[in-house]
Amino acid sequence: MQMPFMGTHAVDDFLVGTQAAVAGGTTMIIDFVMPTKGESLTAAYKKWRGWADEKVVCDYAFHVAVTWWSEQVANEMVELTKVGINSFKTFMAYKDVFMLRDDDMLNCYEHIGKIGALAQVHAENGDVIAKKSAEMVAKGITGPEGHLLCRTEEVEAEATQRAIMIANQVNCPLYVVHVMSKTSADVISAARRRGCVVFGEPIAAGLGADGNCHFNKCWRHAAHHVMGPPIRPDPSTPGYLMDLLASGDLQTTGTDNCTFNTDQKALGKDDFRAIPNGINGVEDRMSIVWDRGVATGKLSPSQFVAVTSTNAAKIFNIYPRKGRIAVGCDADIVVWDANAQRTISAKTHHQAVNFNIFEGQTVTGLAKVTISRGTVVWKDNKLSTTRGSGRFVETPPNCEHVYNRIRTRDVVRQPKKVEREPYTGPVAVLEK
Ligand SMILES: NC(=O)NCCC(=O)O
Ligand SMILES: [Zn+2]
Repeated sequence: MQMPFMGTHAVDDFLVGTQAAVAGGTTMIIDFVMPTKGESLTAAYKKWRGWADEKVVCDYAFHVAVTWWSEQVANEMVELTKVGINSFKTFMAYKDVFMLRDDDMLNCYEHIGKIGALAQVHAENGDVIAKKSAEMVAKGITGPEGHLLCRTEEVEAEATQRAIMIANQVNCPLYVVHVMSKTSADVISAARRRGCVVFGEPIAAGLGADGNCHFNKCWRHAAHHVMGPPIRPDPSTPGYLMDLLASGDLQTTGTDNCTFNTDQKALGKDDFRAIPNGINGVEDRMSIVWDRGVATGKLSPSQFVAVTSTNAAKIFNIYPRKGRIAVGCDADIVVWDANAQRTISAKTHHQAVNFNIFEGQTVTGLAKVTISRGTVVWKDNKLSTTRGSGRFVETPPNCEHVYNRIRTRDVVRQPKKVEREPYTGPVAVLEK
């Protein structure tokens, strides 16, 4: 929320963004801090805390992005784990801006494994995107369809596979954010079957929106669907991702909520590369997951709770304080009306953005009451929030749920030297 990005700022700030979240039945958000290359991670974290603390109307936590690599960054990551950051997002795209190269990712993930945190990855091949998007523009394809056309599924899947390989090489747990394609989801499933400690998070956009909108004749409509990795045009994608949530191959549902108004999207009116990437989702995620998951018979209501709440609480090490209703846990509770319907529209949503990627969809399942730490913040279609009432929730490192297999592997997977007699025969002389 509020994130400075691609020369502008996301329009949902921490007040409006968290109000929209609770209106949709979300009781806690995890947003990410985005330092620029060369910027102190700690300074960025403090800046984001300053923006969030005075505005949030529900509890929140942060991931911090690692957009450059140095000893200073490594030291700051250690400091950040002490103030409640246990997840660090890395980018394989946004070449020259946020992207890390493989050697930096390797060092970063090795460090993350040592400090007991969780690596997150935005998985797209940034070199391919840079080349292909330039080619696209040279061919005269300057509209939003170019954004999709230079990011085929394999561009996402290759990066997903590479990130998993890099994390596995240094025994670091990995969380793939915004899994948008069937191909990428398959890569994650296959890796989990091989024993890799990897988690996958599809988002509301990938579960409920249509990537064919990139080809819409209306530039505004198309541009408002631009995000990375792109919403896929294959109509079987949403159902497939939902099936993998049901089977446990994918674990959580997020939003990557990062919204820009039309005038901001229009920064790229003549060149899709300048369209700020990002879509809505924070208000509609719960209804989209219920509508596409439970109402279709793909998910049970208990699985809905798991993929929208409990699994994330476990992975980010805040369970059972969050993600569970029991004595001693925070009273973050949603009373869910399984049969109620609503038609999603930018005209009625609580977000600041002037477009909604789910516009016109009538979804089944919505929050009747949302309770944030014991206080009713949403009831019968009315907000009753207090600015700044949300608290920062520390996410501690060394999460048992994530690290139990990792720590055993640290010990049992140490390579062993073969003891043998030295070779005493002739040795060829190197040619000059
Ligand atoms: N996903 C997206 O398009 N915008 C938010 C920033 C990012 O994660 O790329
Ligand atoms: Zn991302």
